[in-house]
Amino acid sequence: MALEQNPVQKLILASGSPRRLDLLNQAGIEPARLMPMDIDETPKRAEHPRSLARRLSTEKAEAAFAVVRNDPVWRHSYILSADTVVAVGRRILEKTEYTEEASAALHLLSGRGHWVHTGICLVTPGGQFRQKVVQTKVRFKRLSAREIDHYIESGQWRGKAGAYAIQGIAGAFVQKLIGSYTNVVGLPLYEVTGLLAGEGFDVSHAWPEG
Ligand SMILES: Cc1cn([C@H]2C[C@H](O)[C@@H](COP(=O)(O)OP(=O)(O)OP(=O)(O)O)O2)c(=O)[nH]c1=O
Repeated sequence: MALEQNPVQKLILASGSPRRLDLLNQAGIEPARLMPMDIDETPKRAEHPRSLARRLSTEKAEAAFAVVRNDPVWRHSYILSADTVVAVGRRILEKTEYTEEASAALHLLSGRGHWVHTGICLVTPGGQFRQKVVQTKVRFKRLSAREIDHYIESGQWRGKAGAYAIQGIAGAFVQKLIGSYTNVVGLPLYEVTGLLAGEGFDVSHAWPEG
């Protein structure tokens, strides 16, 4: 078994998201290596948001696995990846760098519920892929045009699915949340630690003090 050949468990986080690293650290897990994977994140025609989150998280893990699979130091590592998709019904609100798109997304989210789907993919030391999609329902209060303008000025929406970050100012927009909060930020910790533990990764020693 891979773990017997390589008793030191190593986790590769196949992500460039500082939020995902923070969340893992919050659970006491230090990845041994960060591998941001640059994949095409364009949704397919009529692709369901949940399917998109599953597909993209898997593609990120596959891309990282392809890099390390023949590397004697890293080939038996665990690899974790994730992808967060925000959707109103079937309409996907993609990450944007443009203020007009961000403003349109916030107008759409205002006063209604939406879903946040985060796909997580874990590659085991034996090269098996384990996947899960976690869904959280979030409802925003009605946002005034002024609130949206202020939020756009803050820049906190840049590079975030749905054009908002719940861990910042937008936390105050949330009237109701059903499900996992960390899932919205980008990595559902209950499910991630459960998946890791289920595949033999020792998370028991990981809990930080405080
Ligand atoms: C909804 C929401 C998303 N986000 C972030 C999490 C993700 O970083 C980002 C969604 O984009 P992703 O494509 O899931 O991730 P990424 O490109 O930032 O990072 P990587 O693919 O390298 O792992 O939006 C928040 O930080 N807060 C939120 O409230």
